[in-house]
Order: sequence, then structure tokens, then C-alpha cells
Amino acid sequence: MSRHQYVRNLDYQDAMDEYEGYTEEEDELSPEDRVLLNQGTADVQAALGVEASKVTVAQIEEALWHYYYDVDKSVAYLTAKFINPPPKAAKPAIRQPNGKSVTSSWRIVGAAAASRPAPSVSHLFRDMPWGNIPKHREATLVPPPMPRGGLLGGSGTQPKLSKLQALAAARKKKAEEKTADNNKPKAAEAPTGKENVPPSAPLNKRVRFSGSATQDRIVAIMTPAVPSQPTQSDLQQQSDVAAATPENEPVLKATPSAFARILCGLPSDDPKAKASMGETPLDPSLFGERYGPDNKGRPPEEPVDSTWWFDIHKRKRDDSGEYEEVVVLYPNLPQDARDNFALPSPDDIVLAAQAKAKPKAGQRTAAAQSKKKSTHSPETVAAAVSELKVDDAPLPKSRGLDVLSEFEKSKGKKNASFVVVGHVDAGKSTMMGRLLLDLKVVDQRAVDKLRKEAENIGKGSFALAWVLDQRPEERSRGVTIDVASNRFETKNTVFTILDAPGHRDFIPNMIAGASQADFAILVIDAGIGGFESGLKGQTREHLLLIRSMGVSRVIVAVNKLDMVAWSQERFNEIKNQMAGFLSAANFQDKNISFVPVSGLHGDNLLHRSTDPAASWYTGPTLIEELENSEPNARALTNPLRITVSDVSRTIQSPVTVSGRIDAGSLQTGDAVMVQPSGEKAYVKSVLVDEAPAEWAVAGQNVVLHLSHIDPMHVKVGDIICDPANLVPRADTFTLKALAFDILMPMEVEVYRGRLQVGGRIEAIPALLDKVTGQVIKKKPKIVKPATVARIVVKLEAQVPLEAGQRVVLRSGGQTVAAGLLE
Ligand SMILES: Nc1nc2c(ncn2[C@@H]2O[C@H](COP(=O)(O)OP(=O)(O)OP(=O)(O)O)[C@@H](O)[C@H]2O)c(=O)[nH]1
Repeated sequence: MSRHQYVRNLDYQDAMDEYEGYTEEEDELSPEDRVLLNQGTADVQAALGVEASKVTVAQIEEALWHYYYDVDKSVAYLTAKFINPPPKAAKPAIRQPNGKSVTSSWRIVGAAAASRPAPSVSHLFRDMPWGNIPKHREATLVPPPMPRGGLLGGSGTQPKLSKLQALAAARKKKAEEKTADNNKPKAAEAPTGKENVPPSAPLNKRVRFSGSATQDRIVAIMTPAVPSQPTQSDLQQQSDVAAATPENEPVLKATPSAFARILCGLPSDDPKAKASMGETPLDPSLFGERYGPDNKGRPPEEPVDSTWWFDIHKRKRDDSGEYEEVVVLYPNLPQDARDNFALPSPDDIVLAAQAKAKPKAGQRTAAAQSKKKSTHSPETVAAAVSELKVDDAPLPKSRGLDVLSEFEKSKGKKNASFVVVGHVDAGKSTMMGRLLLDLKVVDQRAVDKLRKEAENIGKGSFALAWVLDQRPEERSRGVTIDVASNRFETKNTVFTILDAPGHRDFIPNMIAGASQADFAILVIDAGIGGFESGLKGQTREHLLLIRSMGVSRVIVAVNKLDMVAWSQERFNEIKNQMAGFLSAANFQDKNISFVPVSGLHGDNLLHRSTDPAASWYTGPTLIEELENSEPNARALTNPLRITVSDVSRTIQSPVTVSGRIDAGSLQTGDAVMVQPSGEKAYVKSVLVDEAPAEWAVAGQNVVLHLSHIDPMHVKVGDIICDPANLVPRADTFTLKALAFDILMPMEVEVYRGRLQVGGRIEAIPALLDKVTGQVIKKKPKIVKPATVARIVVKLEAQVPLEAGQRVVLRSGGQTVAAGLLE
């Protein structure tokens, strides 16, 4: 994850976990950041051109890191900072009595360095009798040895360290600590001069210096020093100071004032508390009371001037009984700023909580590491998720039926599903509405009501279509959008209607309907121009699609014949033309029927037409043709496969799925597996054709109430299968495809039932003979329309796929191929 993504996705708990599992390696730049930094550096150098030589790679990387790899901002910063820096503005100065000024961020490095020409702090004590500091005891102020940290911009307050600076400082500190540990004198040894090196301390660290004279006044200033590297001269000064310090001088620490305690975060005078803050417990015998101007003590909160506060402490120097004074100066903060320090900051609270929760230093246990691992490793996350109990209810009981023999014994009606296809406005929905009305699946009153509603919006002629088109947008537009299903029974068969949309925009829905059908009704508008425009439109495409989806039986309903006065001539013209198309699409003659109908008036649907003009037709009605249609053979003994066509939440189950059983059988209490999620579920109850059932077999449309599975694991287009015989997941497949359009390596959308997934034709291994399936050409560059080829498709995601499934490929809103998975 890039740093930017990480920032966007930053999660507090994750941040805590990261902290707990902190290791040194995690301070390193990630490979991704390293790549970005390298790339950014090159870009910045290119942008700077010849000026690039004026900045170092480290400076460029620093800028890039700070500006989140923003090259423009980094270039602007580097230009302003190093290449064309603006003239230096005068720093805010503290006015001294002698008229000289010193910058506000100095540090006092030692009273003994009096010989150095430097500004004095004596003005701070000008109204104090004891403030007449002899020259040799004056402290020396020197500017900080290193430039301020941070980058341009910001509020002008204390500069914020950049991450790289902080990283470098942390590493350096660690290295120093390591070196110090290695060179550490034994506890009893006197402190070395090294301890006199002023720490690169943040605000809450005290700078300590000592003088060498007997009654020295030692001045320490609480200064907002930034982490910095001492310069050579600074180190020299410090070693001077160290050299002047008695060998076994105790660590010099003044008792903090109340304000200093607040400012420094020292909770109390309690030695333990101080020790916990890294302070050496103060010895009251060494550190005397505070001195004020009248030698009677001075409230520590009283300011010296508008800039500084001070405390003066007295310290016994050694066994000689001499004393020295220690002056501690603090920046004078306004009351509200001090109030801000009265309570622990939010950071302190978090750090304290982390410190409490964290194992002690050096004891970063395997548990912490494993906790981090356990939080983040995919295996453990997967294990944890699988342990989640979605449903604590007992498993549904199975009666252990022999479903196939139950099915044999049942002697129930056969089940058949048919899809109604055809060009838009051919009259598909109207025809089915009329059939349902004639079959009394819907009653006349309901249709009258629909008619009234349809008339109210000027769509009275669509009243029958509204029996199936129930969505508001379908009704207002007068167009079927999604597959509508309904059910009716004849003497021998339970039929499921799948009324598909004709509009080309909704072909994917039509594909979903066709994938569940045993046979099809192709509706053709016999009106003047209707048939012809259908031929140019979706009539032919639908025909090819249903064939590719495995539908081999088609009933052609030549509709709207009332509009052409039941012209037998028109009927024959359409029949002849369509027969050619059907034959070209590989439909066998015995599986094709033509019925002249008027869906609007119900002629030749359930009842034979009573119109004398239609008397020339004496063949079967539409319903008779349906009854004569034999559904596809059922794969009853194959492993269970159900393509999920709908998922909903019902009273019976939060995961209620509907679909057709493509293969196999099931019963209540069965365990099933959902692919591609790979989640197990149990069949709580079953509806077959909307009636409760104990079992169901291939070919039936079922509603399953599932238990012990989270709804997030089941989606439309998934496959429910036998846990012992899973449908595999794959992202690449080989297809024996009929080309509807030119095929070549190209982006495609892949449709399987309700499933839709993006993909790409990766390779075309061969052109095949349409009839025999033999290879006629290897590795063709393209596949021409109406030819058959073997193609390899790579998908964007893993989906449940297996040989024998039928898929459709579309590109740019057009169907380009359809075929069978090999
Ligand atoms: N005269 C006459 N009009 C019909 C007949 N069948 C349908 N229509 C009219 O044709 C129009 C379209 O009918 P629909 O049933 O919506 O057509 P469709 O094929 O279902 O349309 P989509 O599903 O949107 O593709 C409506 O105005 C119907 O009244 C018929 O047999 N005779």
C-alpha cells in the first residue's frame, strides 16, 4: 500500500496495532515508497534542470516526503529554500539592556565560557541585588548550532519535524544509545564530560550547565531546542565546559517550580514520579530554597520580564560547605498556554495507554509479534472469519429421503420453462398477459383495473402487458426491462413463463431469461413494416442467442395478424423468411412451429380464433404447441447446481434465494456450498413452484431458505452446489464460440445466466468446422461472423465455471459471440 493510500485508509486500531508491533524494520521506507521517492527525485531533478546541482538528493527526498511526492510543491520548496532563497528576515529578538539583541532561540552553554564574545543575560537580573553578576560568571548565549528543523510553510510555531528527520533522529538516538551502552561506565563511576553535551532536547528537557567558580551561578534556560547535531565548534565549547567541570560533580538539577512541573509534565515532587520522568530524584539537602531579589524568596510564577520566568535554587557544592546557585529560566507562556499544559495532552493519553498495554522495553514478546501477525495475516483473518458464527440456531434436520425415488413416485406434472423473445414491441408481454387472463391465472377485474390505470397515463393498449410488466418504469415507458416470470399449469405441465425484454439495451436480462429456458416463443410483429424492422433489430439476435444458450425448440408466434386482416399471405411470407433464418441458426425443422395469433385479442392462444378471416388456420393453438414441447432432459443424477437468479430477505430466512435447479436434487436439511464465496449453508426449507416441499429436482424452479450463512456471501449469478462436488472457480476458460461479429484479442463482457464479469479474449487457438467441430485453421488472427472458433478468455475475477456451461460475449453493447465452455 502506498503511503498515500495508507493515510487515506488509516484506522485508529490499526495504528495502535502497528505501534504495538513496532520493530525497527518498520521504520524503513517501504519498497513502494522507495520507488516513489526515486521516481519523484528524478522528476524533481528534471524539473529543476541545471539548478538541480544546487540541492542534494537527500534534500529532494526530504521535500518529496514532506509534500507526499508532489513534485511541483517539492520543486517550489527547494527553489525557495536552497536555490533562490528570499533575503533573510530579521529574527524576533530579545532586547538587552545594552541595546544589543539576541535571537529568541539561543541556548546558554556555560557560564565558564565568559571569555567568548557573546551577549549577556545580566539584564534579566537587572533589578536584583544579587544580579550584579561578575563578568567571569556570566553565562554565554550562543545561537543554536543547527538550523531549525521542518520545511517551509506551517503556522510559524515550533517547526514540525518531517518524517525523514524524525526517522533519522530516532535512528541516530538509537545508535548513540547503543554506543553509550557499550561504553557505559559502571554505575559507581563518575560522570564523564560527555554528559555535559547539551541534549538535543525537545521542550520538556532541561539544558544544564555549570560554572567552575566556588559560588557559581548556573543558568539553565528551558528553551524550545530542536533536535540537532552539534557543530564542531559547539562540541568544542561543550568540551571546554566539561573540562572546567569538577570530575565528580553531581548531576545538576534544580527543583522544578510548579509551573515548570506543569510545563515539563512532572506530576509532583514525588521522587518516584520524577524518576519515571527520567529525572534524578532531588536531594533536598543539596537543593535549597528559591532565592528572590530580597533574599526572602520569590514566587516562581512572577516573571522576570515579558519573555522569561525563572527559578533560583541553591546547591551545596561539595563537602567544603560552599554553595552555588542554579538559575532555571523558562519561556514565559501566557496563562491560557500554561493551562493547556495543566492536563495531559491527547497524545500523552494515547502514549500512556499504549505504554500501559505494551510489554516492557526489551520484552517485545513473541506474543506481541504474533498478535500483529494474527491481526494481519490473511490466513488468521480467514480462520477468524470462518469461526464467526452467523447463526447459532441448530442445523435444520434432514429426513434423509431418497429424493430421486420420491420424484419417481410423485408422478407429478412435468416442469417446463419457456422464454418469450422477440423485437421490442412485438407484443410479447401483451400475449402472455392475455394467456394468463384466458387461463384465469389473473382475473378480468384485475385486468380492468390495470386498463384503467394504463388509460390514465395514455397507455391503455399496454393494460395486458402490465400483468407482467409490473415495475413503474416499465409501465411508464411501455417497455419491458427485466425478465418477468409467472406460472401456469396445464393438464400435464407446470409452465414457467420468462418474459424477456425486447429492447437491445436489455439484452443481458434477456440472456439471463434464456439461460433458464427449456424452449422459446419467438414473437414476430406481422404488422406492416413490423416484421422487417424486427429482422433488422433484435429478432435475429434473439434467435441466435437462444440457440447459443442451448434452446433447441422454438414456437414462432406470428402476432398482430388482426392488424393485417388475418392475411394468410403475410403469415406465409413471414414463415418462409423465418424458416431460412431458423435453419441457418441450427434449429431443426421438427423443433420449429409457427402459430398465427393476435395476442391482444387472444386469438389462437388458448382458444382458436373465432374471426372468420382467420379460418384458414387449422393448426394447434399456442398452448397446444407448448404442451407438445418436451423440456430438456434433466440431469437428475448429476451433482447439485443451482444458478441464483434472486436473493432476498424473508421472514423465513435472511438469505432466501431463488433459481432453477440446473442439475441434481436437494432436500430440506441438506448442506450446500455457495460459489464463488465458498461459504457453506444449510437448506432450512424449500418452495417448489411457490408451494412448500420436502425436496426438489433438476428442472424445477425453487425458492430456498438458507441458514448458517451471511447474506454477504450470496449474490445473484452465484452457483449453489453440492459441498462434496464443487463447481470450480476459475478466471480463464476456453470457449467453443459462434461468432456474431468479428472476433480478435479484445475486451469483452462475459455473461453466464445472471452473472456478468469483465474479461478479455486472450487467444484464438483455432477455427472449427461448424458441423464436425474439427480444427480447420490454427491460430487465426481474427474470427469472421457466423464462424465457429475456439477462444481463450481471461476474466477479471474468479467465478464458478465448468465445462458445459453456456456463456455469451458482448462488446460495446453488441453480442459478439456465444458458446459452450470446453
Ligand atoms: N393490434 C394489436 N396490437 C398488439 C398486439 N399485441 C400487442 N399489441 C400492441 O403492441 C404494443 C406493444 O406490446 P407489448 O406487449 O408491450 O410488446 P413487447 O414485445 O412486450 O414489448 P417489450 O417487452 O418492451 O419488448 C402494445 O401497444 C400492444 O397493445 C396484437 O396482437 N394486436
